[in-house]
Amino acid sequence: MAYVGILGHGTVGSGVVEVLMKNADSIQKRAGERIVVKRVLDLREFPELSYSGLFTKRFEDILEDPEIKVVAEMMGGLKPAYDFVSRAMEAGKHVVTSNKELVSTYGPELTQTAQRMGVRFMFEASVGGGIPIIRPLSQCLSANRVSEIQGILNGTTNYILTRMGNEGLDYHTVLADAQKLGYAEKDPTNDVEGFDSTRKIAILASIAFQKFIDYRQIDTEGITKIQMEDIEGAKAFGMNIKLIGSARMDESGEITARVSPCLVPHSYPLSGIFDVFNGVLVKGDAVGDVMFYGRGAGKLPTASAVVADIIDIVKKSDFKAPILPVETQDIVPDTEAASFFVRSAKPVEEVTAALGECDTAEFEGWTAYITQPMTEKALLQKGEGLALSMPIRVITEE
Ligand SMILES: NC(=O)C1=CN([C@@H]2O[C@H](COP(=O)(O)OP(=O)(O)OC[C@H]3O[C@@H](n4cnc5c(N)ncnc54)[C@H](OP(=O)(O)O)[C@@H]3O)[C@@H](O)[C@H]2O)C=CC1
Ligand SMILES: N[C@@H](CC=O)C(=O)O
Repeated sequence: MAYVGILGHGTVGSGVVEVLMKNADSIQKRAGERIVVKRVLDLREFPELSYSGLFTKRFEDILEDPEIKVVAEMMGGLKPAYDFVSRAMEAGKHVVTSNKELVSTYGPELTQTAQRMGVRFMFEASVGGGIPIIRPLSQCLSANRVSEIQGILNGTTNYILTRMGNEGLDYHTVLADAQKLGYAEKDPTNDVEGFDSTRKIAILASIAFQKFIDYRQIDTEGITKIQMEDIEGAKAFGMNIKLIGSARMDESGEITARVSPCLVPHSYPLSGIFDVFNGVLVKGDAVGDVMFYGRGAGKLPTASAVVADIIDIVKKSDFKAPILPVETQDIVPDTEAASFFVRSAKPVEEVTAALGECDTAEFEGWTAYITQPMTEKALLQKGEGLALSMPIRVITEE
């Protein structure tokens, strides 16, 4: 028997218990041992559950249990998750987590603690929900020099943009649905303002570029300023609006990264990703472009990734846990020119006289524009006095 301690019985934690119990036989075949949930830590009680007797409010009941060899953390946040995870590894227990805040903040230190203690620190579920991405990036693509990663990395915002676009629903209604479905973070500000995507692109970039990227350095813009007119305007140009996280390493080793809403053409690989689905596009020098796609949030998809990490640990496969490098690298500002989408109610002649040649789509009382490539700073200078809407970057196919 391999005993597991669960920290946090919310959306993901309850999904992990459900998958471990429901698929116990097939999991046993894969892991070579029966995996049994021994204790569940949560602030609440769940008397209605068949396993209500496993609940505890004392972390020490898990920490001090010598039979529990694997701890799965799904509480979220840094406090007390960082303390519990560190102490579990110091006590010789393996740790699996879905907590991207923890991984993006303390990942290198926790990786080192794991290496020092001869245990594993695994975090497949911290990016892309149920999509296998950490493992493929660390292992299967390790022969490549990765030049760029682009992704739709947040299920909540992709769900919101999809339903706003398809059903014309307002932002607040759809956000409330995303919360009911268990997609959103406890504080959805992290989703809608882009910070959740920022943490995820920082984790992916750190693995791909083997330099730790501090997510706090990444320029981040979420979806809260997106208006229905932006979505309609994008459609008129044959494009969708997506919240894209990207990180790039140039030939000289300089790294740029950003999270922002972007217009993507229908033919672009990330364009056809809707609803709670996420997609990650990795560009490697040997493999070319590789796409990863699947459900980016939700109870069972995320539990799928957590349980896979637990199985890997229990079967003691030769698989090496992903390494978050200790050496950090500052990112440099991204000054590359891009085309931008803007709206204005001013006469078209006035706008194009200031911004230069643009593609235009006229609506009643306003016009949508896609500019020629320029920096955002140049656009804002040229557009002074035109009452432009928030500029949205346009991704063009390379
Ligand atoms: N939801 C999703 O789709 C995904 C979530 N994640 C990540 O997984 C983690 C968990 O997310 P999710 O399940 O949605 O979050 P929830 O808020 O649904 O679950 C967290 C659970 O942990 C409990 N908890 C919090 N603090 C403590 C504590 N100090 N001691 C004991 N129990 C505690 C909470 O109790 P209470 O409710 O009483 O506070 C709650 O039951 C987060 O890091 C999230 O970012 C990753 C991928 C997808
Ligand atoms: N809130 C997150 C959950 C998964 O990481 C999201 O919506 O993607």
